[in-house]
Amino acid sequence: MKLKQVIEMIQPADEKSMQLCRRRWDSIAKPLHSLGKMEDMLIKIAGMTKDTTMHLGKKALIVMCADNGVVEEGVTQSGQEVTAIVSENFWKTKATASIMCKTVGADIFPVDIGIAVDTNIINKKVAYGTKNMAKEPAMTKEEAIRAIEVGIDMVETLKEKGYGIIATGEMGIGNTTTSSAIAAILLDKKVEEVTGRGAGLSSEGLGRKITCIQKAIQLHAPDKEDAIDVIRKVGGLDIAGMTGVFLGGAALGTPIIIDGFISAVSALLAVKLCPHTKDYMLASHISNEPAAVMLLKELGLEASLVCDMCLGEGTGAISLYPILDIANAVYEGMATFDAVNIEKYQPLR
Ligand SMILES: Cc1cc2ncn([C@H]3O[C@H](COP(=O)(O)O)[C@@H](O)[C@H]3O)c2cc1C
Ligand SMILES: O=C(O)c1cccnc1
Repeated sequence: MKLKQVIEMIQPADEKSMQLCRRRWDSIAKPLHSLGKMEDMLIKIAGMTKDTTMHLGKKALIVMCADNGVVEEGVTQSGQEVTAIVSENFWKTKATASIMCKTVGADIFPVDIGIAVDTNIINKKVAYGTKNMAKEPAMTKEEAIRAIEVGIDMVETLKEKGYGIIATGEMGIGNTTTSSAIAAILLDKKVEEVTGRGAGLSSEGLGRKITCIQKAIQLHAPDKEDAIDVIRKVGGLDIAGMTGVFLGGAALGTPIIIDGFISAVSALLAVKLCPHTKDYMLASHISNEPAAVMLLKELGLEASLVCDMCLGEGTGAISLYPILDIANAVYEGMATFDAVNIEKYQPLR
C-alpha cells in the first residue's frame, strides 16, 4: 500500500471496545486495577483491534536491517560488516532476538531493507546502505518513502498470514547515530543530551559522534515539521522501515510494540506523519540510551518494563509478549464477582 493511502486510512482507536474491556476487567473477582499496566495494555489493544475477546493470533517480530554510511566517520565501536552477520544469524536462531523469540513463541522476520551487501534474509533492499550524512543527505525522498512502504507491506503480509500483534526491531551498525540526529531535531534538544554510547562506544568515539551529528544537522537543516525530510537527510532505511510498520499497524488495526531508543524514534516519526498512529502503539521497556525516556514522554506513552536493556533487535519489545499472555489468561479465564458471589471490592477511602 502507498504511504498516502495508509495515512488516510488511519482512524482513532475504538472507544466502545475499550470501555467494554475495562468493564470486563472491573467485573473480575480481584481488587480494581490491581494488574495495573497489564490491564491498561489489554484495554488499549481492544481499542486497536475493535475486539474485546483478545484473539491476538500469532506473534511476530519484524527486524529492519540496514547499513548507515555515517559509519565511516568513526562513530561506532564495531565495523559495518557486523550488520550482515547478525542479520543472517536471526534466521539461524543464533542472535539474541531470535533466541528470545523462540522462547516466547513468536516468529522472527528479519528484513534486508538496506544492508551494504547481499544477504539471505527477506529481500526488500531499497539501497546498499545509506550515504554518509556528514557529507550528503542519507537518501533521496523516493528511497525514504519506499522504505516506509516496505514496513507497511510487511504488516499487510503478516496480517494476511494470521499475525495479530507485531514487535519492532532493528539491526544496523551506526543506527544510534542516525537516531540521535532525529531525536535532537524532533525533540528540539542539544545533540549531546540525546546521544549515548550505542553498542559500547568509547568516550573518544562519543565525542566524535556528537560532533558528527551536529555537523550533519547544520549541513542539511532538516525541516522539523516534515518527517520525510528528517528521515531522508539524517535517518536510516531501518528507521524508515519501522516507521512504516507503525503506520501499517495503525491502518490495519494491528497492535505494534515499540522496542528501545531506535524504535521509539521511528514511532515518533510515524506520529508526526499521522497523530492517531499513537493509539496503535504499546511501549515495552525503557532503553538505557539517554533519549529513550524523552521520546516516550513526547509520545505520551509509558513503558511497562525497566530492565536497563540497550541492545535493540526488538529484544525489549518481545519481552512484553509473556506479560501480555499472562494478562490475557487472567482476563479470559478468571471468574467474575457475580460468579463467585462476593461484593465488588471497593477501595477504602
Ligand atoms: C554484535 C552486535 C549485535 C547487535 N545487536 C543489536 N545491536 C545494536 O547496536 C547497533 C547500534 O549501535 P551503534 O550505533 O553503536 O552501532 C544496532 O545494530 C543495534 O541493533 C548490536 C550491535 C552489535 C555490535
Ligand atoms: O535502545 C536501543 O534501541 C538500542 C540501544 C543501543 C544499541 N542499540 C539499540
